[in-house]
Amino acid sequence: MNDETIYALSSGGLPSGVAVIRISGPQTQHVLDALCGRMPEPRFATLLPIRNRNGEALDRGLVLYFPGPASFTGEDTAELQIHGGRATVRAAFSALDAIPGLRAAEAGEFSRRAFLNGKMDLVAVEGLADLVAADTEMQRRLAAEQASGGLSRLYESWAKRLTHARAMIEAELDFADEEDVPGSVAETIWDDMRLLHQDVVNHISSAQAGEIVRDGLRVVIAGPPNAGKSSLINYLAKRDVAIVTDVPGTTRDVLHVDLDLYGFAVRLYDTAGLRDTEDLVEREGIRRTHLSLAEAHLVLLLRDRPDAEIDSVKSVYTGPVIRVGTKVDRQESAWPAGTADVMISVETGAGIPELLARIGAYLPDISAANAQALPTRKRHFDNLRVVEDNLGQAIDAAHVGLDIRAEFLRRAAHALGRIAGRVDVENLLDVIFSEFCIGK
Ligand SMILES: Nc1nc2c(ncn2[C@@H]2O[C@H](COP(=O)(O)OP(=O)(O)OP(=O)(O)O)[C@@H](O)[C@H]2O)c(=O)[nH]1
Ligand SMILES: [K+]
Ligand SMILES: [Mg+2]
Repeated sequence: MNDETIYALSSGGLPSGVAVIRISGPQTQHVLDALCGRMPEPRFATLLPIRNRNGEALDRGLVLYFPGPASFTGEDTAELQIHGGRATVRAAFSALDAIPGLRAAEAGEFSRRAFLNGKMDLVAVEGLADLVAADTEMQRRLAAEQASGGLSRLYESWAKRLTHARAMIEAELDFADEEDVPGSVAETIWDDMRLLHQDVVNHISSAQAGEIVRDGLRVVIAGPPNAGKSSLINYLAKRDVAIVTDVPGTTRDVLHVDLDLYGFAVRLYDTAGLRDTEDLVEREGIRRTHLSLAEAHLVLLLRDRPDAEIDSVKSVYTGPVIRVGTKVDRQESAWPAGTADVMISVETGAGIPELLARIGAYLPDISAANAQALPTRKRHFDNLRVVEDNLGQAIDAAHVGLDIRAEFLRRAAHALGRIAGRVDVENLLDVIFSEFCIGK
């Protein structure tokens, strides 16, 4: 348990209708006594005056008290819901500062205490960070599932199966010399370990879907100069994010906008037009285009005439491509069959709904049951690969001693424990909790 009591503004920017100040730590009762003159009934909102240290009321507000361990952090916590004026909040802060043993919280410190007090494992903590940051409906759904422990429960059930298997092996190793122990108790576990291995493999294969939901589908607009790339990003962003001129080679920096498409985050990149050029700045732009292409999930390959050169994209990018014919308002004749997947115009809006629907086809299908719990971070993915690898080795190593197979299972369990934050994650904690805002 922490002996410092912390406080922070947990609601958003000021001014606001209501500001929520959260307090957590052993001094919480004392703080409420000092500020409000009495303790509210636990978990009931009570309208009370908030006083400074001279006893002057600085505001009235709803006060809530959550005695630990049945609180978010597991410690005694309180919430003051006061008026969200800057001066009011400042006055409340100085009243809190005046109480010895109290200090302002650091980013993520409430969640960190919740983790350290066993209220949430690390996966749930990450889900909570994602939930606070969620912009789209699908980000919200995935994060809510993770924050409420969906993914944690899955990993816990796997950990249990591993523990059981290891216990059976230990028993066999310990009692191997005793004549009346039946031959291979441990043999019975390998069927389940094979099933578990398959579960892990399936789960890993959904990692890209999880990553796309959380971080967005990366869609790069590429093509020759003047194809209309910047015009398209402006049209879809509904604002002038990129410079558009009729000069070929206008765009040099890669810039991006975030779109919400069917509830999914899509990050759309505008890039420098691809061509051979002596211009130093434009060449740097093209180098950056290549870097974005290497990271793309999907490329929109734009051109304003069917015979324009687009092969240079294929030399750096081999993923899915939607071929887009542009400026259809200006085209005098139809393009030869098979030269474009969709024809658009940003002047008339023609073809845009079809283009969006085609992009939508590359969004993950998380309507299915597997949407329950997807790995969302590289950290999960990396550890899952270790689980999978060691589990596979344990299963395959039938020809070696049981003690060696047990060691592979121990390593698999260890990697699983790292995901939940149960084993050696000290160095990770600062990274994870710094993602939070103050007050969470
Ligand atoms: N009529 C018509 N003109 C368009 C359309 N889209 C783009 N243009 C024009 O085409 C020219 C080039 O457009 P940009 O969006 O700058 O093309 P870009 O591909 O970004 O060009 P670079 O950045 O130089 O590679 C501009 O004059 C645009 O106004 C369209 O749908 N219809
Ligand atoms: K241009
Ligand atoms: Mg451009």
